[in-house]
Amino acid sequence: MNGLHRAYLLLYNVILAAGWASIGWAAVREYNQSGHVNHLFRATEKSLFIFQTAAVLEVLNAALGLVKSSVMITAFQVASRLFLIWGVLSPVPQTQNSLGYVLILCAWTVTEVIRYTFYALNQLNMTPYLLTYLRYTLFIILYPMGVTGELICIAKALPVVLSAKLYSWGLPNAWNLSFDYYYVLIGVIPLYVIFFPQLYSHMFRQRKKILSPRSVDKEVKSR
Ligand SMILES: CCCCCCCCCCCCC[C@@H](O)CC(=O)SCCNC(=O)CCNC(=O)[C@H](O)C(C)(C)COP(=O)(O)OP(=O)(O)OC[C@H]1O[C@@H](n2cnc3c(N)ncnc32)[C@H](O)[C@@H]1OP(=O)(O)O
Repeated sequence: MNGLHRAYLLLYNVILAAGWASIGWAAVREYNQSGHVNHLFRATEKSLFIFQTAAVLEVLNAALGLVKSSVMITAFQVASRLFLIWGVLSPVPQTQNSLGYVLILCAWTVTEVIRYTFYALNQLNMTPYLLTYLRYTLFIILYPMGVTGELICIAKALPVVLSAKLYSWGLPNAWNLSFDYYYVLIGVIPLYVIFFPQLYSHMFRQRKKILSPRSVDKEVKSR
């Protein structure tokens, strides 16, 4: 890894870690002030949309070989989140104050603050064991929590999309083509059933690899 490459990744990780921390901070502050979760979306939407959208770079980083992450796994992870924010939360206000959003906000924010801080400190060879442990342990709860939140938001959006015919057009029209966004949303649900177990088991394999006593020994000896 050359200097420029290292500096770019460090900057990317520091900005993303700070961005996600600011989302978490805005959520906690809003909850402390109002005592309920009804305005969490309003308090966090701008930064959430900016920093989650910036994760497109993650797919590019993997595709260009700047990081060793799997392109496929990263692409599914990022695509599902982008679809959620731009295709569900943004156009369907009824999803924004749902339990689904609270679950998403908690799961994504905790995961990303830890993950980007881990990457940044790892580049500086300064990762405390506790951070590595959290990165490869919290996902056990946070992943199902995030997926549940995402599916709740999609389920909440379905009747609204159907009745408002959101992003949908029927025949007759000049192109002789019909499109129903409702069925796109329905079609995404089985994708979760197919891909989530693969992403989840990937993280368990990573956990075994990184937290196994042999890897920890090697890490300690290399210092
Ligand atoms: C219309 C389209 C709809 C599509 C719908 C499809 C549905 C599919 C279902 C998907 C469900 C996903 C739901 C999800 O959104 C819910 C949640 O996320 S909830 C929150 C909990 N989530 C998590 O905990 C998972 C987070 N993901 C990860 O942690 C993974 O890292 C992942 C991003 C998936 C990539 O994993 P991978 O194992 O491939 O990579 P590593 O992170 O281990 O990294 C490999 C090596 O590269 C180095 N690296 C990576 N990135 C960086 C970086 N930014 N800076 C520096 N270095 C980096 C990393 O250190 C590793 O290096 P080494 O091997 O040397 O240790």
